[in-house]
Order: sequence, then structure tokens, then C-alpha cells
Amino acid sequence: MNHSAITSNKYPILKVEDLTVYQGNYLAVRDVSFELISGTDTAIVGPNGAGKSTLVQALLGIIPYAAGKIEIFDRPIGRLGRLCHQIGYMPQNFIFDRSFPISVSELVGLGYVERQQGRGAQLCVPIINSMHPRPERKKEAIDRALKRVNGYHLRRQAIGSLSGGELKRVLLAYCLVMPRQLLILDEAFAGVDAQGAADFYNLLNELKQQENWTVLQISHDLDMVNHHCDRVLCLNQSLICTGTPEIALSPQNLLATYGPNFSRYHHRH
Ligand SMILES: Nc1ncnc2c1ncn2[C@@H]1O[C@H](COP(=O)(O)OP(=O)(O)OP(=O)(O)O)[C@@H](O)[C@H]1O
Repeated sequence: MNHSAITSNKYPILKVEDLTVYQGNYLAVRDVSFELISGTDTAIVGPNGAGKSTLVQALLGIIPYAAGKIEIFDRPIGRLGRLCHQIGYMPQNFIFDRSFPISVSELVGLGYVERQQGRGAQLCVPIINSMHPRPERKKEAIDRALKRVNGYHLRRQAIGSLSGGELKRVLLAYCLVMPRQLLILDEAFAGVDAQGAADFYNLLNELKQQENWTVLQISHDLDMVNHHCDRVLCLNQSLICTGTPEIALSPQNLLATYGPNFSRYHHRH
């Protein structure tokens, strides 16, 4: 990353070259290449089983890849060190023990890592920080994140008591509790009501435009993708096409991605 690129606010955050990933013996992702530029929102679309979750899990180092190259922040995925805290990830399914006694605020706080701390976790997973040096700063960050997702009223509730849509808000707050450069969302808005989804997209837009966050999101909501995303990757094991929503979601490209049974998608302009 050279200095002029950084000052221009537009530089590659993620580079993927010829990525191939297996799930067991099954070839789930084949020869996929693309780049994400800072401050943009990119959607991955494709039918069920197309390899979308597999792709993002490989990008995050959650599952291994068989071939290809992944660089995040100009570094190989295995050498991110503390830079992994610059990545927020919301998985498709958040499976947890509903009887586990943890409040919403406590869960969101697990995503918070003080920048000036010395050594930290090397993996892209939360660390539990019971000896936090500045608890008031952490509390402010938690409250702010919850307010941004309209979830502040839930802060004292046990996570096991949340509805599906409320849990999504809280998980997004977990990602927002500290500044990140890259936010990866796997069907983050599935199960969220229409107003909630519109609010989420507005929030993503704000993060992107005001704070230069880069967003990579898997979505089945082609209308939302068409209206809010800058780029689209159409995936069906391999990358079928990439481009602006207008190009990538053209009837021809949707047919190539989803096959002939896909009911034709009409743009709402
Ligand atoms: N552990 C596994 N072992 C074998 N095959 C798997 C495993 N996990 C996933 N797969 C297969 O890999 C393929 C890609 O799955 P993946 O979850 O990446 O698809 P997806 O595009 O995210 O689908 P969806 O839209 O339904 O969430 C699917 O055919 C799935 O059945």
C-alpha cells in the first residue's frame, strides 16, 4: 500500500487470486479472483450451495483453501496479527447456548479491543478482556454501538432472550463496537424486518462514506443489493461475473448465475 494510495482513501483492502476451496471432498469454490477497494460495499450473490459462505470462511482463515492467494491489508491471511481486529465478521448462523448467562452489553463488549494494548489474540475471534484498562471508554463504545443499531434498549437483556431480528442487531453492534477497515456479513439481514433492513443498509452507507469502511456481504436480497451495493460478485462455484449492480444483475448474468429456473429479476429503478 503506497502512501499516495492511502491518502486518496481508495486502495485495495483485499486481494484474492485463483482461490479454490473444498468442503470435504466437494469442490465448493473454484479459481475465484477479485479485489475489494476501501470504502466500497460489495455483495456476493448466487443460489443456495453456490459456495458463498465457503468463500468468506476461507477469506477469514476459518477453513483452509486448496490453492490460490489471499491478501488482506497487503498481508497473507495467516500473518495478520493484531490487524485481525480490523475485521468485523457476522456469520450466517450464530449458534450458542441460550441459557448462557451473558447480557447484550457484555456480548458487544467482547468485540472491543483497546488499540494501545500490547499482545493480543492472533485469531479473528473475540478475546475476553476482563482486565480492561479503561472501562468507561469501553462502556461508551458499547452504548454507542447499540444505539447505532437501535438496540440500546436491549443492553441489559440476556442474549438467550432475544428474538432473531434483535440478535442480528446485537451481532452487528458487536462488529461496530470499534473501528474496523473490513466488515464481512453473511446474510446479516435475513430475518430482519423491512424497516430494520433499510436501517441497516443506511448504517452501512454511513460507515462506508464517513469512516471509509469496506463491506463484503452475502445476500439473497437482490433488490437491496441493487439499490445499496457498489459492486456485485455473482458466484456459482466459480465467479460468473463481477461489476456494478446494473451490469452484474442483468437478466443474462442472473440466468448464467442462477440457471433457467430462476424467476426473472426485475430491477426497480
Ligand atoms: N462440511 C461440509 N462437507 C461437505 N460439503 C459441504 C460442507 N459444508 C458445505 N458443503 C457444501 O458446499 C457447498 C457450498 O456451501 P456454502 O455454504 O458455501 O453455500 P452458500 O452459497 O453459502 O449457500 P446458501 O445460500 O444456501 O447459504 C454446498 O453444496 C454444501 O452442501
